[in-house]
Amino acid sequence: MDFVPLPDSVPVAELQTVESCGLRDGDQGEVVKLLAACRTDGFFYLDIRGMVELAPMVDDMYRLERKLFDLPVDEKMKYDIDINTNDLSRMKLNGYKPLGRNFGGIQGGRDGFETYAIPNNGVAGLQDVDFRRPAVVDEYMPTLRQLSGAVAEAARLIYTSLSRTLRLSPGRGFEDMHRASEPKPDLIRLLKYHAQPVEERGALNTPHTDLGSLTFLFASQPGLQVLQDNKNDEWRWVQPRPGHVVVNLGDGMAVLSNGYLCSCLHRVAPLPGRAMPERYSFAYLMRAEDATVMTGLDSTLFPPYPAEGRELYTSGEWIQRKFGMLRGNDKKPGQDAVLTGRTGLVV
Ligand SMILES: O=C(O)CCC(=O)C(=O)O
Ligand SMILES: [Fe+2]
Repeated sequence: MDFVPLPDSVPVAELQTVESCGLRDGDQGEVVKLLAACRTDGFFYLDIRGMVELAPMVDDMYRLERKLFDLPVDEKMKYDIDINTNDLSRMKLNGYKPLGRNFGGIQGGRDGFETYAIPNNGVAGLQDVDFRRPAVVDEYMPTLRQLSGAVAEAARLIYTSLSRTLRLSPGRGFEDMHRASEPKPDLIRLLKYHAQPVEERGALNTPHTDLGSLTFLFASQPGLQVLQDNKNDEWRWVQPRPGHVVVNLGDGMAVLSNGYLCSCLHRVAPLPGRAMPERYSFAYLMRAEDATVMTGLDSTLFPPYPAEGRELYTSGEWIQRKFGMLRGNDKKPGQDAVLTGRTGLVV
């Protein structure tokens, strides 16, 4: 898919660009930029040219998305993600979510996108998971494995660089709870946003922070906006850039650093004065291994853990909690904080 640039008239998010080859080579400039981006913006571009040839893989992923979302709804509903929602212990994290099932900013307070989430444990053969899927997914398995491998490599560079700069204890760094060889609840999320007429202006993907550790987002079309706490509370647009992946920190990284690193609110919305076109994107959501206790790691730079009134969760429990709230039909007090990582923000 061709890259569609933002129009000149919209406010653009000024995000740092971190070079993956620089991180690999221990280039101090890149190491410092990465830490700054993770402390202030929670979003950055990762330039991965020189590590992987992105374009053919990305094009294949878009082909998979089109073929999958073009299937009849009845066929897609066979993989319904919410089949077991009434039983938390059996709740599925992967599968198909039809249009309008989540909270969102369009009519009736619903979302404007379909998703199909693929478990990386199934793709990478790490764990025997319930991974029933339409045949088209198998056709693209080599591409999915390539994506999984490229993201694992890029993530390792980010985690080890941060662990070293933050002087985390050996064996207790971010990379030690996100091992590529171990099962973890990572997802490859395919997204299709539906077109909206120009009169309908709502956010198709509601403001949220991601629940995991790192998200690697691939989108050639505009639509993504970020709300950076340090930049005047204004929604700014993220410019799609070839050869670059948009990486954002989820609440997991904020929790594992007692708030030293930050996640950032984002959403997907139509450009000012324009109709929302059909939009495809995909994301690799990386999460901590299930047994990880979600509290700050050992660094003298991190603020102390604010223990009062807080329960300790493992990564597995915490993911189910946030996911369950996104799905609920009745918003309950305190829920916004779980969705957005912020208190007092009404979405
Ligand atoms: O489609 C996008 O650009 C954003 C998707 C997103 O925020 C998510 O999947 O968590
Ligand atoms: Fe997100």
